[in-house]
Amino acid sequence: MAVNPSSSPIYSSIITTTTTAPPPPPPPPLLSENIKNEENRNGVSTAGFDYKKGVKNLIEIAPEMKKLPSEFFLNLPRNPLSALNINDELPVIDMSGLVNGSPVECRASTVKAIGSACALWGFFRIVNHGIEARLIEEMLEEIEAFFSLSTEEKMRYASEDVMSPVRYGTSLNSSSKHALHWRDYLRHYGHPFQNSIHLWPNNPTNYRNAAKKYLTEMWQLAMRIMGAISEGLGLDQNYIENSLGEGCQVLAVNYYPQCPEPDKTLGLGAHSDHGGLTILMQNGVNGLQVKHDDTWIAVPHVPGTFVVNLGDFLEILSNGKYKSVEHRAVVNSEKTRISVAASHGPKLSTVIGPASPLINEGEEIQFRPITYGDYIRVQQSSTIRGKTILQALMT
Ligand SMILES: O=C(O)CCC(=O)C(=O)O
Ligand SMILES: [Fe+2]
Repeated sequence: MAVNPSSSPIYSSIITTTTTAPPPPPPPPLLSENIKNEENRNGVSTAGFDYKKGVKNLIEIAPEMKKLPSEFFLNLPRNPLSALNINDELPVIDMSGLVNGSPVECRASTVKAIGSACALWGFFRIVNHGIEARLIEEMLEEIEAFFSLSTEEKMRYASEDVMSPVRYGTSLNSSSKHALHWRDYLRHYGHPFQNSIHLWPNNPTNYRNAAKKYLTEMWQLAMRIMGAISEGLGLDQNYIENSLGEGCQVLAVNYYPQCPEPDKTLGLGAHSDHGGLTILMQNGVNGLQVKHDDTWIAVPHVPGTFVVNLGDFLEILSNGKYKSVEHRAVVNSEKTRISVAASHGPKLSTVIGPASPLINEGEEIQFRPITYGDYIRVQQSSTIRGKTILQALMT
């Protein structure tokens, strides 16, 4: 990588931590500030209600709720449900072209298709990915069982520390003041498993086993795609994988219950992901939207496929040749939606920057160096959405 860690600046007011500094003390709990001692728009008393316990908890406590509490109102630039349907245009990549033993021309055309999807879209759908349907079902069953646990049990995993190896929470990944989002989540690290698996939920009892199998497959799939992206960029096939060191996989399980007024809020606001590649699985309920040519586009779920999107690490590594893609999740009033996002990036202590072989003579390096861990910490602590954090790194 074309970076010099010793010159890594503490840049802009956004970046407030360094690798050597201890993580900042956890900010005071915030969502509990929303405890209201009054009736909300539903005429339902929210006295003593703690939004921090999650949206699922809210609808269990107030099943008669017909209106969205105003804490969840988001000032949306446009109606999230007005987005176009893109199914016919979104690139579909047949992953069988990347398996060992696949004919050379087949691999070459897959590499080309992935390169063009990365350059034009920043996201694509994958088919023939080799992940068994039963494993996906098992993962979803364990996730449903986890979110069906009592609030007290789930709150055992609550943490204000955005770098906590395991975290149950709600809304955005932040304890700063912000309008609430209609989402509960479970986040934890994956590969390399020995660092965190002992901390993952052990209730339901099969969760760790299912999540480990699932995340192992996701890591291998991500490395296969990264190999093709490396090649497409003119790098050695193993270039990106090698740059990850032991790597860092982060699992974000998003749980979006039915929402009384889905047009007034979002499950997850517009953002780009911090890692290189995110592989997204869903429970068959639509909700993902992606920003393409400045337009929000609905990306419906197609059974048996995953959606893959580029994250900030790959935008940085490619020196801006590929862009991480902004996306968000809308909610609905009919069904609970679950999405399972596995992101794949380098070891937290890795200083990230553009790949040196990609910098031609005289070409400007577009991003300042930062460790991946610091990048995640800043990004996850922020309630500023979109690509603001990546933009703050631009030279
Ligand atoms: O729920 C979705 O479709 C998107 C989830 C997502 O973007 C994330 O977890 O980073
Ligand atoms: Fe995301």
